[in-house]
Amino acid sequence: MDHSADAYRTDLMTITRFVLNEQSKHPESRGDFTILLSHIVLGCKFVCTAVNKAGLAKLIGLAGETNIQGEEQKKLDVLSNEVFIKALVSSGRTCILVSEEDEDAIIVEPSKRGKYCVVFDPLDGSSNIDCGVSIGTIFGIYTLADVREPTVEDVLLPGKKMVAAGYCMYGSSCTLVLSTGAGVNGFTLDPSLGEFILTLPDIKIPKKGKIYSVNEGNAKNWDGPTAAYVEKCKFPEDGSSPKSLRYIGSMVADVHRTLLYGGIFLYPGDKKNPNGKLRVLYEVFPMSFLMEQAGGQSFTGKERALDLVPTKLHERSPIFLGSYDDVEEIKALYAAEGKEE
Ligand SMILES: O=P(O)(O)OC[C@H]1O[C@](O)(COP(=O)(O)O)[C@@H](O)[C@@H]1O
Ligand SMILES: [Mg+2]
Ligand SMILES: [Mg+2]
Repeated sequence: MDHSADAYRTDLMTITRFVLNEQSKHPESRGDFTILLSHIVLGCKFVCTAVNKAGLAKLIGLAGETNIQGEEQKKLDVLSNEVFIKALVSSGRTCILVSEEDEDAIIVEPSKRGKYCVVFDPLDGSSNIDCGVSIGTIFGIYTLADVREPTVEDVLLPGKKMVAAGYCMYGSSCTLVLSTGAGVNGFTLDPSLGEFILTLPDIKIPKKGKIYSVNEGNAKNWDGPTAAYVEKCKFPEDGSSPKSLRYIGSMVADVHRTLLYGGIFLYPGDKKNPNGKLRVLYEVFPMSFLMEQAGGQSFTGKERALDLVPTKLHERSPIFLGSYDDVEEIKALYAAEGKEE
């Protein structure tokens, strides 16, 4: 048995200590962000416990309703949404919330209002719940300091304006990955302490990877550049080894693997769904923010994903994100197609 200090992680850098350290670098800060984050962390712990108990506590299956996007809501979707809304409102630091599960933005009542806008996907990868595969929560945070009466229009901001983004993956362990705009750090929940401990400091995505991740079942509807890229992954023209295919179908899990091992995650637009599937505000932007902060790239097929300005709350966009060099390749294919037209 390993009794070294490292094995016991005696440094015990909890996520709270970590964010307090960051806060101390900004003497003008009043700790609002730290408080907001502690409420998000609480929400993640709560959902993690619910996910772990899902089969036992009859939390799997459908809740009997469909959300605004016509998708059947799972019981855990509904529960997670309630948990995060309560956690965020009770922090007293939010003014407006956008959830995948709610058609309209939630405007926080004035007495509980703060300056942050939080956009979130309370439970990502819901189709994987019933078979116990990794799922997660995704969130992004904007500051709306000068907005007195927030409206939906105030949230339609490009991803590059986010001040923080992250996700929590409910997998074989519970891992929270966070960026406040100064790199990316990962924290693992120690269930015996009930604390997220820094286990993945300063994550940097490999410059090039050996894995591509896409739902190939949609291939018959792909456009030229996506089809050409995936063909190159399988049959490289330069004699290098083909890439491996990994696809879980939970964005959080597929992006987490991409961040740690390198490679590319694609959810392209296609003939059936020209804007793809993934939602700009609470899926595409937070993951793109993290990718860029880790040294990777994120591209919509037309532009840098974080430059996109959404025109509605639940807008979708094609997305290609991951290792810098891999995304560079797909950007070149789309640029070449643009010149041909
Ligand atoms: O089943 P598909 O079409 O490959 O889509 C998978 C994608 O859909 C999602 O499950 C959508 O997220 P939700 O479960 O939050 O709706 C992503 O997590 C994942 O990347
Ligand atoms: Mg999702
Ligand atoms: Mg979801």
